[in-house]
Amino acid sequence: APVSLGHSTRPDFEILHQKVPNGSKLVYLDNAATSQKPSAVIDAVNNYYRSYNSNVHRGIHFLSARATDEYEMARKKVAAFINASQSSEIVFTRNATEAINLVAYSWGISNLKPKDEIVVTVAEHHSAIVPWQLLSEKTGAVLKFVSLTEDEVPDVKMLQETLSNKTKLVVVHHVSNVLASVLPIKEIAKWAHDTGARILVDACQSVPHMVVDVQDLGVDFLVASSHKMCGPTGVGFLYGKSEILASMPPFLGGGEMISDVFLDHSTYADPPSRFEAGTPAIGEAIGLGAAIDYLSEIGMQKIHDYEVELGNYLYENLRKVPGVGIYGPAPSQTVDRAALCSFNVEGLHPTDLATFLDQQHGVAIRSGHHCAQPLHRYLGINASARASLYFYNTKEDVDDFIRALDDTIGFFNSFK
Ligand SMILES: Cc1ncc(COP(=O)(O)O)c(CNc2co[nH]c2=O)c1O
Repeated sequence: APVSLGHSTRPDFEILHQKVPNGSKLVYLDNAATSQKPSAVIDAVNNYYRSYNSNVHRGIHFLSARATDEYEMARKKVAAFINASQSSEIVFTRNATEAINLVAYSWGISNLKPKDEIVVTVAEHHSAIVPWQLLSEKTGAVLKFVSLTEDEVPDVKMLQETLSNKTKLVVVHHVSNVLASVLPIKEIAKWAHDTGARILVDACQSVPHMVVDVQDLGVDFLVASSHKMCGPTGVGFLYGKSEILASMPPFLGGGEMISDVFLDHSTYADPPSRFEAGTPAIGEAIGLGAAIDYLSEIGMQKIHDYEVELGNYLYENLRKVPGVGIYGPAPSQTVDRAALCSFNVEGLHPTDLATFLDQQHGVAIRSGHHCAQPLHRYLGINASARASLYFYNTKEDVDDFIRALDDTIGFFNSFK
């Protein structure tokens, strides 16, 4: 049988080959929270600190020139990875959350006025809701929420009907970190533009898992995080159309983002520097560049195809476990369901479930609200368990998870 992508890539992830305290082998199924890092990424970060660590952009010596070249090369790699038209459309941030806040506090404050509408879905991550609540308090703009359909996916028809000449911004996820649903971004972007609105896409759960082409999608802003795509924590990025970024005032003030500083005013650098105040996460950005090299070597279409198949294998096996209810659309109800399942087991709290899976079986899943409390309330639940896969997972991982889940349910039922 052909070697699966999961098996062929696992040797690159030393962390996956360990046993947990009770002696079980680790089964890592929490990739929607953060991915693991291949040796090539770890080596790239180590090599930076070991061989050419230096501050970037204004140093006039060999190390600084090398560090600057590698940092800017990382930016070019991100731009090419999402098919941005130029690397200056990529702003490095700490993470996706900061990238969304950058748009809120720069574009938002200078473009939104009372009664303007920001259209958001109930399924958004807190980082795509709270910044706009804070901005609403400052500008008087109002949030309009789009509900789910009976298939537990965002109601795209309702979204289209919610748009009006009062809509100034649409903020939506590409892939839900809870429902595993995939939104038709290209269509939504066209509808937004037809009403004169801008669109920001939270691509945290899509950029690591599929081909994302910002020019084809037609988005104005798109955000993602390095740590979900085999890169280090501490760095993420905002993509913004160059003409929009050029119109935006700075987000944070300090070094790097200026052109000239006087006592009574300053002039600012062009994007992306305008939005990168202070010393950036140089080593981490270089690590993100190495992650993009690694993912590109495998191929995002190959990763996506493998994950759709493995995700459906997870869904179909999990669905058969007595008492399990999975949230979001079934594979038959959606195109390319993401490789994650949020679920609950009747009579069992997800945290008890996740704790037993971890301590008895070495299976790492997540439990809680996954930074989507409005979505959980909408679904009528406080919390859920979530198993989320990446390309280095295998069918054996899924089989181990299902066996452990059966045992866990049996254990708790024995007390009833
Ligand atoms: C859809 C989505 N948007 C935004 C974020 C925020 O990313 P950050 O700025 O890098 O933190 C996450 C992280 N999601 C999760 C983090 O932990 N469990 C999760 O599901 C996410 O899944």
